[in-house]
Amino acid sequence: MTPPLPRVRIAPSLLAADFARLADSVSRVPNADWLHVDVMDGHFVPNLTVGPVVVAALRHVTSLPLDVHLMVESPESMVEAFARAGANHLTVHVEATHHLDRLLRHIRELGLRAGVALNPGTPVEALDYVVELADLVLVMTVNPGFGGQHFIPQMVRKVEAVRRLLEERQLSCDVEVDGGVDDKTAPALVQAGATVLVAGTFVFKDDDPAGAVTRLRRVSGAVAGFPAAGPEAGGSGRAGA
Ligand SMILES: O=C(CO)[C@@H](O)[C@H](O)COP(=O)(O)O
Repeated sequence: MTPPLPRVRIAPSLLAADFARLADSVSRVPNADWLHVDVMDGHFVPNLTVGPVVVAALRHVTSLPLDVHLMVESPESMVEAFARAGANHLTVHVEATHHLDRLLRHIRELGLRAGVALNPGTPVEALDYVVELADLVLVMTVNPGFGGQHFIPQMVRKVEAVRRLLEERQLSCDVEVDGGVDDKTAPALVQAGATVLVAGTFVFKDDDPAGAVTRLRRVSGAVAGFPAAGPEAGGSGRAGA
């Protein structure tokens, strides 16, 4: 029997926060489930952001799970540093490594939840031989590199295909969506099978970030078949995160 769908979680993306006041931005979303941290290297994507030092600083100001999305070439060289810094989840792109199987196993061995991400142009078939090694699948709903872009509507179909794959294999993996997620785009994504909504602009460009998280939670909960639950307690590692 297919395991029950997990509740929908909201993960504000700090890319849209005020980088001069990151701790303050974190304190403005106490009702979030996870905090999403975008790591960009200027090679895999045409933008540069933060490294393990910033993740370690965030670790000191929050007990929320830190959901770290590595948009970097050869992420294998960095996973241990991010694990030491206090990341709870590490997501790597199928397009960024020659050794995806080994890398996902290594992330799990480090005691973290392993995520695998797909760029918009990458087919779901790329997951075929690795999905059993993943705790979450991240479907990029914009081309990675920048916040504030327009949601790509065809990605709803991709979320459906990922959900179908997980059901066929009877896997209880999270399906995370990232890019252009707001109260208009979220319902179709949740209906398609997304269980984690990453939202940057919608949350942090609002005068009331916590209110924006609540609105996303409300529209997600309104979609038939999904539990409209409140925020969970913070946690770490694979179990309970
Ligand atoms: O990974 C990325 C961008 O590459 C995202 O996490 C963005 O931060 C999402 O931002 P919005 O589209 O919600 O503004």
